[in-house]
Amino acid sequence: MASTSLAPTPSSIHFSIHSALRNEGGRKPITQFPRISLKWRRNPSAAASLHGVAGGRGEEGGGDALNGSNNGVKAVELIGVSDVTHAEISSNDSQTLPRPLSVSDVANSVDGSRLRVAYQGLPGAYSEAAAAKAYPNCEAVPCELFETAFDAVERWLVDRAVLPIENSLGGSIHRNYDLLLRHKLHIVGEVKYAVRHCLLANRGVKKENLKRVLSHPQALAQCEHNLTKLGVIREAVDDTAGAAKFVALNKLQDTGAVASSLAAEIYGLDILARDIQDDSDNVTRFLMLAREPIIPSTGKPFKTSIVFSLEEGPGMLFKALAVFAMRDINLTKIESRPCRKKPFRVIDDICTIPLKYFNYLFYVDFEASMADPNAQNALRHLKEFATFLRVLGSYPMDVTEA
Ligand SMILES: O=C(O)C(=O)C[C@]1(C(=O)O)C=C[C@@H](O)C=C1
Repeated sequence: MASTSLAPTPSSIHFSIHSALRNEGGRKPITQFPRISLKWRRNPSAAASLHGVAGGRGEEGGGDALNGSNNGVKAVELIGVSDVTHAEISSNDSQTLPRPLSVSDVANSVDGSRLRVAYQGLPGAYSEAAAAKAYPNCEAVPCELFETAFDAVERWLVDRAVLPIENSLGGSIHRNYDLLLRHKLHIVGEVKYAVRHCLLANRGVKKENLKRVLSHPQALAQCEHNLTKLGVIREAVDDTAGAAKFVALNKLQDTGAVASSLAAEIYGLDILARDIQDDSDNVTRFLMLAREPIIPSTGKPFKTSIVFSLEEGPGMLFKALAVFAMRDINLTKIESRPCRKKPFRVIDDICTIPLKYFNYLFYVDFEASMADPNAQNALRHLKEFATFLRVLGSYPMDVTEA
């Protein structure tokens, strides 16, 4: 039996992962603002020079992605330089002064290079890989929570967020549905990522030694059958890579992690088994989020995501979905969530006691662009009887192989 120090309790896991990170001095996920904005600079000396100017950085951040090869560091270092007269500028200074944007800067930013993209989890998480797939050459910025990633975009600390919304085996990531509504970001794209889980453990540990396995709840759900066969206790943590790191840092001998092969490499764990998800075809769909919507077009396959609520009554949802069916618009997803702001509606009936109905929000994805008059008419029609309607984004469909 492992001693207590080798087998921390689940409640200590979250704290331990992050305090361990702090001690280690590695790339730390975003936790709170503005402290975090200084931590993900690639150039350590430039990062050090930024201490104390994080607030200003937040306001300046929007232009940074386009402002040279240092991922925005230059722009902040130069706060106050405008007071210097021309006579004081030496030839050395001219190398540090901001240079005008070139055509290639702007062109590169379009394909995603140098964008800072927030994801939830630690390096080695699937979300990091999805961010890289969505925005090749981006700087992926780890965040502790989904909410932190939303905040980071809203406060201009990063340019985009890439967050999971549903998985082919585990289903919807409800938290992100709720956050989409609570925040004002726009869906600007989607990316599908094939998730291949591995069973990881410290060197020398065998499958038979494992008494418990840590991972993200979605990952545990995706490996349900295989973990049951293994006969281990499952414990949920914030992300798969965090689970791997925790097992490694605590040198656990009776605990494994379900995570990616990249996480094994990063945290120095052995791979005891590959492809332990219950179906080899295990795909997670991620949303790409930005402060501004993209201008929808009709030239390529587009998807639109909306959220609405309806009056209580027979056939209301049928009526809502019919606005799409009658225009031959294909629905790809429907999800209902509790309406947290107003969870109930009370209907007074003179014959009986008042009835308390649950209030729902319906999230629907359909295959059409908002530039298409057919889709515009469908939403105009829906608005006639919906009590609330918001377009979350109209964006190109990911038609690539996951
Ligand atoms: O923990 C991770 O590695 C994540 O990226 C999170 C997450 C999720 O939230 O669904 C992403 C993809 C997989 O479906 C499993 C976990």
